[in-house]
Amino acid sequence: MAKLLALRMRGIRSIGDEEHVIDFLDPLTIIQGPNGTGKTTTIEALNYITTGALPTGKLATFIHNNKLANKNRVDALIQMKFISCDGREVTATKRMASVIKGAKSTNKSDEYTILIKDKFGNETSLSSKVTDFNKEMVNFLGVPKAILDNKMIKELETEIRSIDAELPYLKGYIQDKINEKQKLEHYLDKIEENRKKIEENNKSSEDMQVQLELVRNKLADFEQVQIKLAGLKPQVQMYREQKRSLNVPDFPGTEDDIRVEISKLLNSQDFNNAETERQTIEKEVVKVDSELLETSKKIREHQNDLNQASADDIRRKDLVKERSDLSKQVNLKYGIIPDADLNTVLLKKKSVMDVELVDFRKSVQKEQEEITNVVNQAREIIATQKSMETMKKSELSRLAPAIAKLEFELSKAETEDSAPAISQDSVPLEDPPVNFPMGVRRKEDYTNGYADGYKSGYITGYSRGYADGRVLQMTTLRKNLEEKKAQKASLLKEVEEIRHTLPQHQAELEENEQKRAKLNQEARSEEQRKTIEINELNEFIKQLLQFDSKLGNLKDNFDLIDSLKRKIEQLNESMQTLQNKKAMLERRMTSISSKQHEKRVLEDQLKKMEITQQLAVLEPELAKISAQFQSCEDLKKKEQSLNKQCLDLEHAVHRMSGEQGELSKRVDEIRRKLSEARYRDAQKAYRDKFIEKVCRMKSIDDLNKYWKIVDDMIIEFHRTKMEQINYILQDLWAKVYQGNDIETIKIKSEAVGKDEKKKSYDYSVVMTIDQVDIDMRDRCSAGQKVLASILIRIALAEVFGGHCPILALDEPTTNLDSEKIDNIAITLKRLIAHSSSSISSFRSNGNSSNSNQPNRRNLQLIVITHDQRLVDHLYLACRPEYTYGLSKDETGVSHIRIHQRLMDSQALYNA
Ligand SMILES: Nc1ncnc2c1ncn2[C@@H]1O[C@H](COP(=O)(O)OP(=O)(O)OP(=O)(O)O)[C@@H](O)[C@H]1O
Repeated sequence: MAKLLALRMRGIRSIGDEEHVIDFLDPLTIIQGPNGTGKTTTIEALNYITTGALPTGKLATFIHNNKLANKNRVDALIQMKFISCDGREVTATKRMASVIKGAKSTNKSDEYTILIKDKFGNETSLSSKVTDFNKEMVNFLGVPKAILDNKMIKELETEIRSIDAELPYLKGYIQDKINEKQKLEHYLDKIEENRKKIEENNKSSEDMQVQLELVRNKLADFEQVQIKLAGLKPQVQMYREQKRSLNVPDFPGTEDDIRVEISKLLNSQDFNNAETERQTIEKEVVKVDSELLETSKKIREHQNDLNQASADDIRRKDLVKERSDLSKQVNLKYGIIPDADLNTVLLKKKSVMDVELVDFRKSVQKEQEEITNVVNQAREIIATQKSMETMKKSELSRLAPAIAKLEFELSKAETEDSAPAISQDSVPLEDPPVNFPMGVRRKEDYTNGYADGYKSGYITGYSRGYADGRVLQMTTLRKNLEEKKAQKASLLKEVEEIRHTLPQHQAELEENEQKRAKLNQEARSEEQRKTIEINELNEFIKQLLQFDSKLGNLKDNFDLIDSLKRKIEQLNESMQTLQNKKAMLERRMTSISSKQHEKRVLEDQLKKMEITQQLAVLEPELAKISAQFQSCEDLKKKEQSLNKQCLDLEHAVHRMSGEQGELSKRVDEIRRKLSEARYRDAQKAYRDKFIEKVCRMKSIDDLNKYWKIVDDMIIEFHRTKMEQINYILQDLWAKVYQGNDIETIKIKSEAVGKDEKKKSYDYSVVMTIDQVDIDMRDRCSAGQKVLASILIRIALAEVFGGHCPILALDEPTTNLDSEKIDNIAITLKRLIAHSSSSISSFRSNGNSSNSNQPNRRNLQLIVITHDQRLVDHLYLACRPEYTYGLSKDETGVSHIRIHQRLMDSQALYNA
């Protein structure tokens, strides 16, 4: 059984440098103290060292405040010594520190340690660096671990998931490997196939080369045939065309007959005479033709000249008409008599107009200058008057305050009748007193009047002098005022005059400016008009001169036209004569040409006969050679085809060789890929993983079965424990609660959530009234609530304490009335008294055969309270060797003292 021995604390909450050491008593330790002295701190320290749970606010607020300690570093310590559930002495130590550096504060925990001493005094230590401190503490205290989670199954499921994620990859590798192998086989087949094809192609290529050689040899023999054919073909063609062009019937005789006929004809007299005449006529015709040509050429030339002359004449007439129209227009415009020399008249008129324009400009300039002078003078006058007015006004504005000031001084002087009191000592002789009236302060007044009186050094003298001075001063002021007023009147008059005359001058100025503007406008438009007229006249003169120059170039050519027309007529007549002559000669030629025709026909027939004979020889030869040439053509075609086939085979071989290279590369690549570990070992890896997965799944099945059993056991365990708790609760309530309203209380549990693997329960505390269970929440008093919670804690500790029968109660009597405090005290007393025996013995109707009864235990109780009544009860009941008393000093630091007597602890509250 675990048992607490001591707790040592420093630097926690209100505990400062002075260590709090609590040596726990068995069975009861009482820690007593008023509010805020550190009672809960003790419970929190116990909780932290045993479970690692920190109160809200974390480490920062748990460690004693640096400001309160007035230190930049506060070191905190919690150390608990206890007997572990297996009987060893264990000392657990946790050290923390709060450090302030500048404005920054840091809190840190040092390494936690556990020192274990076995019954032989051998010591071993554990550090939080190598072990889970909290887990170890729970083990040492023997508190059973409440929850068996399904972490293992989860881990297995996670592993299966990761295997499941891996398997497709491995499968992929296997599939890849199969595919790659298939590809490899395919490429190897292809390489073999190509190799065979290349061999076949090479063989075919060699055969074809042999055939090609044969064909080429034959073609070399045919070259002569080709040359012959090339010569014969055009010759035969030529003969055929000649024969076709000889459009004469075949001669009905032999070649010699035709020759005899021709010779007969050539030797006849008629043929010779006709021939001579024909030659003469031919010469005549040539001559006439040349004359005709010459004449027609001349006609064309004359006709061209005539056309040009006619066009010039038309142009000249048009110009004459245009000039005459222009002259009429000009005559009409300027009133010139029709027969006058227009150019001369216009030039004269132009020079007159030029002079007029110059004169006009001069006169306008003069007028402008005159009126500009008038305007400028008017402006000067106005400017002078305006500046005069401004000057006068400023003089007037200066006069106004001077007059006002004089008027003020005068009225002031008139109202002052006696001299101001003055002591001789206080007034300097040289200067007039500053507080004297204005007039007297002037230098001349001072010397002339007032100074005489004053200088006498007597007050009477001063008064007389002052009176004289005042008279003089007032006279001077009046005179000055009159002068200023007269000056003002004169200035006002002058300003008025200026105001009167200024508008007249301005009106005159405006009138003259308008006149000047009008004059400028008129002069501009007049000058424009004159300029336009002169320009117009210039234009006329220019046009007339242009007409004259054009007409000067186009002379009257009537005679030329007439003579050309006559020449053309004569030449036409000569043409006609020549054509008649030529017609006559042609008619004569026709009459003598029959003999010639006869001779020509005979000659053509002879020629046709000769050509026919030639063709009779050549055409069969051509046919023969052509036939030979045809077979040569076939050979050429064959050569071409063989050449092409050879080339195709060569290309195919090249292409396949290239393909072979590419295929070899792919084969190498696939072999390299297949030699990679992931492909090489893919099947094995897949098999291993698959086996792993199956094993894991089997494990999950087993674990699920195990889980089910454990879960059922937990449910059973839970049910049993709840029954035990409720049994104890019922018993405790009956003993402690004195009222007769609530019969008993119990904890009700209900399973929530549908997840079988995450079973959880909702708990509620119910009270039984008239055999009916009612939820206690919000239906009971604060006292009933506190009582119920203490009893529940006792029951829970009783049932779940396991090998750790230690119960610490913090303020168990809060909100309880004195009667209930007494009852709680009695209950705790009984609990302690019977802790060494079976708990059933302190139940009123204990039934030792009940399966719900918990086991025997040695309860160690720690009661932390401020309640003196409870302390009194417990002290008297258990008579502990000592109690602990907590107090707090004026600096807010807690202190702990041991009290041997009850009175000492009572003194805590009187201090
Ligand atoms: N980090 C800290 N540093 C210094 N003092 C602190 C710190 N945290 C809390 N305290 C003070 O410690 C005192 C003890 O608090 P604790 O809760 O332990 O008192 P208590 O005796 O349980 O009071 P009560 O009976 O009122 O519950 C309080 O006065 C509180 O102000």
